Amino acid sequence: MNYYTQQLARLKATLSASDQYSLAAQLAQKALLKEVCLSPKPGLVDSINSGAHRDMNFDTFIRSIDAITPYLERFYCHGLSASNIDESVLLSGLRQIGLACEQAMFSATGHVNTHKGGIFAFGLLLGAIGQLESQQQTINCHTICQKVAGICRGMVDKELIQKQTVSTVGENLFKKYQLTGARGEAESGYMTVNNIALPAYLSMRQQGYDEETSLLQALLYLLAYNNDTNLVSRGGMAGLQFVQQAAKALIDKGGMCHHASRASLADLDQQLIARHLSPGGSADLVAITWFLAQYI
Ligand SMILES: CC(C)(COP(=O)(O)OP(=O)(O)OC[C@H]1O[C@@H](n2cnc3c(N)ncnc32)[C@H](O[C@H]2O[C@H](COP(=O)(O)OP(=O)(O)OP(=O)(O)O)[C@@H](O)[C@H]2O)[C@@H]1O)[C@@H](O)C(=O)NCCC(=O)NCCS
Ligand SMILES: Nc1ncnc2[nH]cnc12
Repeated sequence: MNYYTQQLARLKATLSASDQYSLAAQLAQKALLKEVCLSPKPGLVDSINSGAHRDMNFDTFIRSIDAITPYLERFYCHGLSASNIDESVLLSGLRQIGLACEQAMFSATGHVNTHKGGIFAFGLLLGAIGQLESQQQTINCHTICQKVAGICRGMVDKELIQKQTVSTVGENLFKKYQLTGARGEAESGYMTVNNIALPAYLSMRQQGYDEETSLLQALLYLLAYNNDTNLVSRGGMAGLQFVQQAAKALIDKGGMCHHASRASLADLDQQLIARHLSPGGSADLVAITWFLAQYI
């Protein structure tokens, strides 16, 4: 067992024993783990380096996932208890759990934002699965995303378009560039994942590529097409355009099917680090891609 595998096994052993959790919560924890372990990810924390981050590393993410895991089960159970609750009311209950989860994350990471967007996304996905189960509905990728869209219906209008004050990165970027970020993606029912990342991942799997290469292909497509507010908050629209154009150029050369693909990703990693660019939103969507692939 090489050092990296030993390191991962040691860190995984510190994670909360997840055997008492629902399958959905265990899959969500696994999705977060698979995302941070996926390497090489341009600009992002992975098993090789910390990308464009000076305030967090691989261990920070493992500690964050360990802190978040109990709340994944709470999101699911909240949905399970909400069979007769309107979807809009479900959101406020999930948000209360989400805010507590954010605090647990910040306590575990020394107040570094590792998974704020990931907590938002998996809070919605797990709450959706719980409510579908309580209503004895079919549970698959389509019904989960449809339920999330229902829970978030009107969120962009209420929390971005109608909002007069600006208190977060996302709200500021909406005012400046009309980017809807994590809220828009959720209210769309994870359209970028369903229309771009998941097809890219599944196509690679169907061609016989391994899971890691297929997830890197999904990441490449997300870098090319996702309007990641993290990139804009760090490098403006020029930063987002730089990453999207670079990713599209790699896709045009065959993406992860090209024999030099990993070397090209490592080179792009160095370019993003030099520019202090980190596509954190796309990292979250990779985790969501793997998670939803379990429900195809
Ligand atoms: C609803 C919120 C997500 C609102 O947060 P905000 O108003 O800030 O909205 P966004 O900017 O739109 O998104 C926040 C995070 O979502 C991720 N994200 C960004 N773009 C997208 C996208 N197009 N699709 C999906 N997800 C997206 C991203 O999160 C990841 O990156 C963060 C780490 O990167 P980093 O650069 O380090 O971030 P910072 O520390 O902020 O920058 P530096 O200081 O280091 O330079 C990490 O969060 C990843 O998850 C965006 O950051 C939500 O926050 C909210 O309102 N919460 C309240 C309670 C709640 O709803 N909880 C959940 C229960 S349902
Ligand atoms: N691996 C990662 N590196 C940096 N930001 C992230 N946000 C979510 N996953 C991330």
